[in-house]
Amino acid sequence: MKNKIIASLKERISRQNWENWFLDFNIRELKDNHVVFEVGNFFIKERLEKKFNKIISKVVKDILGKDATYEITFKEIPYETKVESGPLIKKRPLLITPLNPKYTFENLVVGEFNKFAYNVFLEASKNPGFYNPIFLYSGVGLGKTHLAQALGNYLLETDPDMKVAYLTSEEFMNEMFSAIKNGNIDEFREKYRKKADILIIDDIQFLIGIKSAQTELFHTFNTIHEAGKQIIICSDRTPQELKDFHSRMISRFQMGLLVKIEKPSSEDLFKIGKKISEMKNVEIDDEIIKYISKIYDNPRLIHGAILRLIAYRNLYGTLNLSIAESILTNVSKPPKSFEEKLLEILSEIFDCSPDDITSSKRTKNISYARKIGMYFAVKKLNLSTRDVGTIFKKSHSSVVQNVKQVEKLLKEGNVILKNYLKQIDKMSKGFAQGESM
Ligand SMILES: Nc1ncnc2c1ncn2[C@@H]1O[C@H](COP(=O)(O)OP(=O)(O)OP(=O)(O)O)[C@@H](O)[C@H]1O
Repeated sequence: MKNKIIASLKERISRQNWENWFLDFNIRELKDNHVVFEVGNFFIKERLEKKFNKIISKVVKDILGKDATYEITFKEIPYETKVESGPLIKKRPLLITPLNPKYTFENLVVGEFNKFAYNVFLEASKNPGFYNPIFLYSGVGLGKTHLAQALGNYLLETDPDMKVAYLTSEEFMNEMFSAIKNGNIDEFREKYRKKADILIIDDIQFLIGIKSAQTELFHTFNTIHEAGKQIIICSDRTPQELKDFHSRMISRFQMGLLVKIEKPSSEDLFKIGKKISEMKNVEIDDEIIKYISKIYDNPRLIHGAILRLIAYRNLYGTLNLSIAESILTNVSKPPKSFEEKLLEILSEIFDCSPDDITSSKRTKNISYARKIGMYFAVKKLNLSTRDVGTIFKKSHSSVVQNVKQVEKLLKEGNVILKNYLKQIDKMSKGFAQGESM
């Protein structure tokens, strides 16, 4: 009977799906008219339940009768709690830590709004693990990533052998899923549980609703915490507001120090605007920065506004307060951001949507649009590869790689590519001469 159920499932599921999801799928128990399937891990169990419930249920009922039911269990992998050090680990490459070198304590404006957070992180930089975990939360764009990476940069500067693991919870999840798919979950676990000296997880709220990644993170958290190593969690809400997280996870977050960044005043925002332009090595008149700090109440928006102004000045060689005003505000129409415009131009030329370009789709025209757009933003608009990564929602290294590829093609004399770049240049000027840029 067991074989019949498996064979019937195999018949109804495409080969590709079978290979992706059903390779270690088997029947652990078949009692009366209830089947207990077993799979390799929690992630696969969740996927099967979501994606294949109808088919599995139908097969079970067809073979065992209409009242038949099923459940899927997974093999629990024993979690190690001992943190090893020693030759085996030393032989492996160090963790890659894609920290933004500009995110330092020196580049952080400190005011009433973030003084407490700043002092806690400064203390953590001298005495990692003293407050553990540190749960840093605030509204969007108020400097959590900057502060958390400043700690990472400081630790690396004082001890270059330090293994700082900084990643967003989304990156953690994606890496975990691909490790599961490629059969190297043990390596993934070793990387984060054993090799990291400090673990910084940004944007934890992304894991809401993703139980399998929460579970993995929970065990990672425990191992690192038990070893007395520093853990930093950044979030756009308090632990209690992380609805749907396992309660055991929420209580782990609460057992450390909760740190909040408040809203900066407009004087703070002015200083932040100055600091951001300093970090980008550009000079922008104080009156323009003052104007920006009046219309935006958040450093992330100030950062975006400065980016737009720099792009404008790089294209047209000029910038003053009235241009800045017309670029950043428009009475009749809400201004489109520079990023939106660039994506719009690309989508028009390459016949796709702006969302396609920032998605992970790899269709030929979309990849081409992305690649050329990145090159244009870096080379023609002089935006940093990190900022371009933000616009295209791609990692810094993927921007660098794409820009290199386009460079190579241009060197080889690719005329089509040259024409596309000309076209983007032309259209972006057209946009800029319109109501806003
Ligand atoms: N106090 C500050 N001093 C200098 N720059 C700041 C400060 N706060 C924020 N910024 C700058 O503002 C931008 C947004 O900050 P950051 O990305 O750290 O915010 P966040 O709170 O992590 O945002 P999110 O909630 O989207 O994750 C960055 O360019 C950062 O350098």
